[in-house]
Amino acid sequence: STTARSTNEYRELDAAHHLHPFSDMGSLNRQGSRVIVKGDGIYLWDSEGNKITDGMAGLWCVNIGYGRKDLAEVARQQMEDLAYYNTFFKTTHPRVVELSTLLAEVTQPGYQHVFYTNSGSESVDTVIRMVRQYWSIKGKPGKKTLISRWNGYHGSTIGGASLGGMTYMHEQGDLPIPGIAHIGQPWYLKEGRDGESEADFGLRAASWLEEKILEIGADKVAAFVGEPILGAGGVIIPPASYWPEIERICNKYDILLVADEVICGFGRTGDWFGHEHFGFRPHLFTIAKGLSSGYLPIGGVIIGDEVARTLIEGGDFNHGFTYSGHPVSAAVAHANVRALRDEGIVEQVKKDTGPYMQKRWREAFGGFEHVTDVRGVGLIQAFTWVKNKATREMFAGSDDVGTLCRDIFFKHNLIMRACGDSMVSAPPLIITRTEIDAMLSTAVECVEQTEKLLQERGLV
Ligand SMILES: Cc1ncc(COP(=O)(O)O)c(CNc2cccc(C(=O)O)c2)c1O
Repeated sequence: STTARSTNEYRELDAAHHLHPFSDMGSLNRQGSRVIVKGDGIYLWDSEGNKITDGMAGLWCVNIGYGRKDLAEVARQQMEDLAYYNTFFKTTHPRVVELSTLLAEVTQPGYQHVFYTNSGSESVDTVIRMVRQYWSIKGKPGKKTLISRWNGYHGSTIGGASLGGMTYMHEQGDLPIPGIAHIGQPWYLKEGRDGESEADFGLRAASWLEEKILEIGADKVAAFVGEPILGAGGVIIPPASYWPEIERICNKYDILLVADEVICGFGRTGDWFGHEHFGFRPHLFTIAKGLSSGYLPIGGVIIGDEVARTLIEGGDFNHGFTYSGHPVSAAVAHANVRALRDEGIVEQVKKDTGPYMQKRWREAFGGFEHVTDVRGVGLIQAFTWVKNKATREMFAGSDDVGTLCRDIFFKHNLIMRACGDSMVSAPPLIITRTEIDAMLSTAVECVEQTEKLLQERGLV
């Protein structure tokens, strides 16, 4: 490997040559980026030798944890045998066949087919084209519009960013593209009415879909797309009544139900997929992140039998990517998914470490004066900073309390994400009870410091 440079050298060259995603490069270049050099288990090391607890599994993706030499070995071997070949022109290769077969085993019955991409965004774009192709084969080419939620995140391609409900992304690039509509998010803290039960709110939030369908015209609506739990929007967990009602509405108006499982997939909620946790059956769903635990880029769309049959009988589907089903990515994803299953990692999240994390998370943050909506399931959890717990009065966005808190975490070598004023965590699924205890004791210290800072700055 190339000889290591000093941290400052890395920082200078990074500032000179590298534009980071979702970053204000001016300010980043002034403060300098943190150089991450190694990972093992749930830990990262930076170029200064600091050991960091990764409470975010990278970007919600390193489900199996860092440092798996077996995955590296699988990649090396496949690179030597067949570093690349495509699946376009009537060819396939053993790795993509093995992975597709394994995915048919770990998904619920009735999901036998997968289409491959390189990322979650490409999977979402694939869904947009796939559902429109489906309805055109069905003789209803007018069913083109896809509905999703404000504050949902579905990637950063033109399609994914349009389907996502992040208005600050729409403003940059004149989005959304035509044929996309949004409804409110099922977040009780922000949308619930005083005195309204969670169950009633879930049904009311789902009814926004029916209203939107009637406004647009069911004969023009192709699909509804949603994350079982809104991830980058701040870990928004809908009431139990929400998804079954969404499913009922989609079936009533003959609209495809699509789950975006890029974050919730591969054990994050304790079930293999988020739709299993919430008890609904999407017609098709997107995967990425935990599919390979981030070791190599790969994504896909898992297709339910009825949609698959229609597409297969429908002739050419003119869509795909050079690296769709890339042999090395497929080999690593196969080894990763097999390990998640055969090492009982998903099962352990469901039975042991998930319930333990949720119990300890609520104990840790339930008593703070300015922390509310302490929530989570499996190994995805969050809480939200509020000015007043009783009235649910939020801070002004400009107070940027989330960033304040995240920076205190980072100073304590603990990575958690700030999504607005929600602090979110999604550690590798292999985290142990002992590691959960250690992570939470540091986090409590940081939250205490943040509350003190809020007082000192007169924000509370
Ligand atoms: C639900 C969902 N769908 C699609 C994507 C897009 O995947 P790709 O990035 O692989 O194209 C995502 C990705 N989610 C994501 C990506 C980058 C940052 C953050 C964050 O929370 O800061 C979240 C996602 O969370």
